[in-house]
Amino acid sequence: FDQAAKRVAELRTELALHNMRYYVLDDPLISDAEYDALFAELVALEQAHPQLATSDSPTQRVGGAPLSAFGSVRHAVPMLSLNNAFEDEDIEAFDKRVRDGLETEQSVDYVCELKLDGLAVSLRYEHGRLARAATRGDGQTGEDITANIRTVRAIPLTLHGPVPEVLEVRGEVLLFRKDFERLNDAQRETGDKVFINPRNAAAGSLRQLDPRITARRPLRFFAYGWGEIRGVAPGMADAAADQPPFDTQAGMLDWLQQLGIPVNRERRVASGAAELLAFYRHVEKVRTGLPYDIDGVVYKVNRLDDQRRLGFVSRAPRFAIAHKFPAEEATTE
Ligand SMILES: Cc1ccc2cc(C(N)=O)cc(O)c2n1
Repeated sequence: FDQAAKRVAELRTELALHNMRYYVLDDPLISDAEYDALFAELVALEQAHPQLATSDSPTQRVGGAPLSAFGSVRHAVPMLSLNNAFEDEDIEAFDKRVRDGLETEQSVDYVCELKLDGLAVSLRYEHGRLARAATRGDGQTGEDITANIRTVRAIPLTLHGPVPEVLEVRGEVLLFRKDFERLNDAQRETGDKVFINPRNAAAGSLRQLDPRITARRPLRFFAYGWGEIRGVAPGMADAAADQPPFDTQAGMLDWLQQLGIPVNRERRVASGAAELLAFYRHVEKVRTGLPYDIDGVVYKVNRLDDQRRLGFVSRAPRFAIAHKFPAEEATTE
C-alpha cells in the first residue's frame, strides 16, 4: 500500500506540474498522450486503493452527480462591470479624467490587457484549496457553479506557495475557437443544440446542472483580478494583514500567475493615452491570429493606491475602461 501511496503522490505532483506548464505557461513539457498515460496510471492506482482518491485529485475532474438547481452566492466584494469606449477621443478623455482625478500633470501608467469574450466567474480559495466558484450574476449575487468549475482543468484545485487564508480570483472562462468548432461538430453529430459563438458555448457549458457534461467541454480560464483577500500566510511578502502582497495591477497579475493561476500573456504596462492607443492598434492587428475571441482591450490604472483614490461610479470603476472593437457584421455561418 505504501508503494501505491508514494506513487500516487508522485503522479499528483507530476500531473500538477504538467497542468501548470500547459495552462499557465502555454509551454508543455510532454505530449497529450504522455499526459493521458500518467493520468490513467493515477486513475488505476486510486481505483485499486480508494482511500487514496482525495477530493483534490485530478481524477476528480470528471464531475459528480447532476444538481437539481444552482445555489446562490453573494459576492463579498462586488464583481465590477467596465465602462465602454469606442473612439480614440474617448480614451484621451479617459486619461484626462484620470490625471485630473489624481491631480497630476505626469503621464499615468496603465495595465493594458485583452478583453476576453467569455463568462466572468469568481473563484474562492481557502487555505490554497478551491472552495467555491460563482458566476458574476448581477455583480452582487451569482450562481454557485463550484461542481462545474472543479472540472475545468485550466483552473487549479490547489495553489502553490504562501497564500492568504482567503483569496478570491476573478477571471473569464472561455472556449478557444477551435474547441468551439469541434464542440459544434459533435453537437451536430448527436443532434444536440449548436452554439452560436464561443461565449454562448462557454456559458452553456458552465450552466449545466450535470458536471459530467461540463467535464467534457475543454473550457479555459484567464484571471484578471481579485475579490476578497483575507489573512496572510507565513512567508508572504511583509503584507499587512488583509492587504494583498502587491501594490500594482501588473504585480497582482504576476502574483496570481506565480500561484499557478492562468493569466493572459498579452498584457503590458503603458504610460499615457498615446501608448494605450498603440496597444489597441497592436491588438487590432494580431486579433485574428489569437486562438480565442476578444471584444476589445482593457486599460486599468496600474498603481493600486491611485485606483483606490479614483474609486468607482456606481459599479464601474473610474480607474478602468474597456476600449471595444467595432461590432463585426453578423458572421455568416
Ligand atoms: C474590473 C473588470 C471587470 C470585467 C473585466 C473583464 C475582462 C475580460 N472580459 O477579459 C477583463 C478585465 O480586466 C475586467 N476587469
